Amino acid sequence: MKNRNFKIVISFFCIWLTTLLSKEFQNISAFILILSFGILHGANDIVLLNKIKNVNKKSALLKFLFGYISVVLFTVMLFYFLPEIALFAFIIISAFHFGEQHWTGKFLKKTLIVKSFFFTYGFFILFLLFYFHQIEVTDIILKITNFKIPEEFITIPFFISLVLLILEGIYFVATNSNFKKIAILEVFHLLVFALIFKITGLMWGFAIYFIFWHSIPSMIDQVQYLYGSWDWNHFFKYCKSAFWFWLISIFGISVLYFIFKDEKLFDAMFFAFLAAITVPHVWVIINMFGTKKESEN
Ligand SMILES: CC1=C(/C=C/C(C)=C/C=C/C(C)=C/C=O)C(C)(C)CCC1
Repeated sequence: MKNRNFKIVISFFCIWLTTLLSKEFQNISAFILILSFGILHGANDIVLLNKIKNVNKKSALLKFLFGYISVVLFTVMLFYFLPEIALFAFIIISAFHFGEQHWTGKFLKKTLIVKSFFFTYGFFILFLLFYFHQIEVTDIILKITNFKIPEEFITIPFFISLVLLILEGIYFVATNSNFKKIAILEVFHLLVFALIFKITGLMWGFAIYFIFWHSIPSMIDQVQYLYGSWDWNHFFKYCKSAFWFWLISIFGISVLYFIFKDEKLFDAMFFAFLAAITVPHVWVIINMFGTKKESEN
């Protein structure tokens, strides 16, 4: 089955599942998916970095590792000391990352307008989710930043990104024949996301998008980049090399859970943790896409 069909079939399966699952069960399923595939898709960053920079020396690898850990620690400190700025930066970086993953391979060249489209698309997806779960999102943001954002902080960016997305979409339909061919399908995807986000709980909706539309396609790209092609053997190799990093992340999250579970702060801490491991990951993936030859796109 083609990757694209898989994503649509699994999305409708999840929509059907949502009608059967209680909110608690949705949350548990979301955490299981995020902790397995979600974390796994970012757990091979060092291996990717090694291939991107094409170094085999241990000292160079240690240098990368040091840089990587510094970025993680910097993000943690930023969340601790300046949480508003950290969260704002996390949303901006994530928006670009989601958009880049979704659209890469569908554009020949990454011009400025294409990059701004990646950003608008990812931003719109995030705010579509937030729009349907304003109370919960506001609550988590309050726990992270100690600041209660007014409703407009969600609705205004949502509508602005919607308008920008439509304008940029019209521009590409008019100027890019490849884009024109897939435009209707992409609008259909957006309607599927809107349906998912509307009927699911916040975490479950986020997990469906994050896992099936982002993490799994990203892992397929990474396996192809690392081993030349996608097959199950290559995928097992990928899982094997990601294992230790994945385990350390799970250990970190478990520690957070035991510290914060009684204070109802866990959701907030969970996203701060996700941010800490996401920031270097986004940088690695931008580099990975950057070193892929244009003909591969
Ligand atoms: C869903 C959600 C949030 C944002 C999460 C983001 C932006 C996640 C990005 C993850 C990435 C990019 C992972 C790596 O690939 C907030 C604002 C914390 C509020 C509560 C709900």
